[in-house]
Amino acid sequence: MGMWQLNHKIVHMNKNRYRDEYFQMSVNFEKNNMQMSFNTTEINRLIKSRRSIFPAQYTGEKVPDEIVQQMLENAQWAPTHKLTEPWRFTVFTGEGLKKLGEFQSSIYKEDAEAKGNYSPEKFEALKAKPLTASHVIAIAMKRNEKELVPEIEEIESVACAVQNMYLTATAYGIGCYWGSGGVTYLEKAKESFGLATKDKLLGFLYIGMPKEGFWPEGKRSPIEDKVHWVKS
Ligand SMILES: Cc1cc2nc3c(=O)[nH]c(=O)nc-3n(C[C@H](O)[C@H](O)[C@H](O)COP(=O)(O)O)c2cc1C
Repeated sequence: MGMWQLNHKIVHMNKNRYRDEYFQMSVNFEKNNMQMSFNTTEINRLIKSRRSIFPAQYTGEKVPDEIVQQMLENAQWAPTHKLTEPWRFTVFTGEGLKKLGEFQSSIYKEDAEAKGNYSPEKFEALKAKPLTASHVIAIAMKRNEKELVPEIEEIESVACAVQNMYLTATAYGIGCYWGSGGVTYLEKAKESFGLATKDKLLGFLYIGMPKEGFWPEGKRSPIEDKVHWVKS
């Protein structure tokens, strides 16, 4: 048992005491002349409702570019240590999706043939997959030139940016999911996204209009199993 786990039982006993109160709360205060007004009940519901929605559940309709633009704007407000702003995005839509399919299948082919494990089915799947989405955003981390912060913090920051996009999509009723398969971790894939050796491709955010009424329930084990409060 770690030294911070001593209060475990006490925390468990008190865990539900204030919960209902918090769920009813909304905040409204002024800060630096900004009206800070949030409906916390709605925000809590948004966060819990956020889901990964996969292409099989997309209608094929186009998501308005304005919504994707808002997702990107909101990505910007992720926390970033020393303001390195390491997120880089390439947005594919329309004919661009076809280009992404051709690009990733050819990179895959080159790599798999060199490794001797080429599969024509996988080639075709990679070529076709982007066409199942309205937009696909390639997610990348650009390493700060001065290496102001550890690499992991740049990756963490990009992950926060992706969460902002996920939440924004959810708020607009748009489906998306972060996929890290395919060519994500192939060194050869990086160059086309303007990424150098120390930068990283972190995956692809697939975006699409979900089928009518489709929004799955999420599953999580209790937070209490993953948290220890230390109060004294
Ligand atoms: C970094 C990262 C990479 C992921 N890569 C994949 C992937 O390659 N394929 C996939 O089906 N889901 C992928 N996911 C999505 C997870 O499957 C999904 O978040 C998980 O099933 C929980 O569902 P939820 O997002 O709806 O809560 C990824 C998620 C993260 C954070």
